[in-house]
Amino acid sequence: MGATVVPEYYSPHLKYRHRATPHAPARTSIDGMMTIRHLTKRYGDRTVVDDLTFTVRPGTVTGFLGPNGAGKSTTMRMILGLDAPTRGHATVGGRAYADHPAPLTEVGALLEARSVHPGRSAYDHLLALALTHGIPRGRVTHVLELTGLAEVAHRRVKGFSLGMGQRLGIAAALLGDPATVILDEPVNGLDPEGVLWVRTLLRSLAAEGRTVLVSSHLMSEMALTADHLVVIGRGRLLADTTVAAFVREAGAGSVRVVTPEAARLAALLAGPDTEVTPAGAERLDVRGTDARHIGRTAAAHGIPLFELTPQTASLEQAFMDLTRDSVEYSATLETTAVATTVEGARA
Ligand SMILES: Nc1ncnc2c1ncn2[C@@H]1O[C@H](COP(=O)(O)OP(=O)(O)OP(=O)(O)O)[C@@H](O)[C@H]1O
Repeated sequence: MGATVVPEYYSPHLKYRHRATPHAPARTSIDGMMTIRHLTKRYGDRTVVDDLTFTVRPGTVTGFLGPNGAGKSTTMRMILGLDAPTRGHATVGGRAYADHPAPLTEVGALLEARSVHPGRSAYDHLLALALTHGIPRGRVTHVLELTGLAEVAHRRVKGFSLGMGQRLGIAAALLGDPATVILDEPVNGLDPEGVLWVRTLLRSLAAEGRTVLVSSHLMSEMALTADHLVVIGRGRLLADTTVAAFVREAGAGSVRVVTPEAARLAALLAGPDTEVTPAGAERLDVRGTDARHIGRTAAAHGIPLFELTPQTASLEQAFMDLTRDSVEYSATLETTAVATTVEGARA
């Protein structure tokens, strides 16, 4: 007795693909698939979104990553019909956002700019939105509870902290019970508890079969939250890959071994599933097996080990390496070498 039942979606490693939970709400008419094709935006002679093509699938959280100024917000604004593309198009469920008869009930969005009347309460703000979009009043109470704002629902929004404002923005995005959710930097201004809450919420939305696109400039946070990653830099697609592939390519899962008998150990370990890369006279980087197996193999053959270290990759470092040429104002950083090739990456 007393065991805590943790919903499945608490695990960032579980993958949900096109699968609804038993508690999934009745979905709206569209499937929420988001299709971005050759999307391009120019301001004068500056191209800030450059021929972007990618797909965001239902039942997954897709992290939309890029350094400051990469074009994430502009892309999201074009998906939502707030900015007109210079070229290309974006559709949700096969239609442009503006062509949906009741967009708020099909696509919910949190954008960076807060557009809440400061003198209104959270409840009144959400109620006004609900009434103008034909959404039942009951949803207002529901989303206030869901976002932890029920107790402050009747306070004026102007007294809200940044974190409470973010929660209110997320409440508004979820008001219409949309199949697709687009959130621009939702963890901005949130404390660690709030960050965890957003992470759990996004996982649960995806587990319910919704399409979730969430922008961030924090790779490590996205690695815990997302299934899929779309990385852009200077408006261009740099990677369209799974989190698992990104983590793998970043070097996680390899083991560093230091031994005076590197060549002999390498020959013993190498196999169809195990890749052994010499890195100096006494050092090997081994992939495809674990430290336990390497240690046992070495012991069985009397090979001394000076070091046996599973590598936990620095995801932020891999992300910075990937986007280095795209950073608007880059500082000179002393960096350590990590693998940066990302499946699906483009030059
Ligand atoms: N209305 C505009 N007119 C001119 N340039 C613009 C306009 N809106 C955005 N930009 C420029 O487009 C580029 C992309 O901006 P955007 O806000 O989309 O990037 P972002 O990836 O969301 O960045 P951040 O993480 O800093 O929010 C930036 O260099 C920005 O200055």
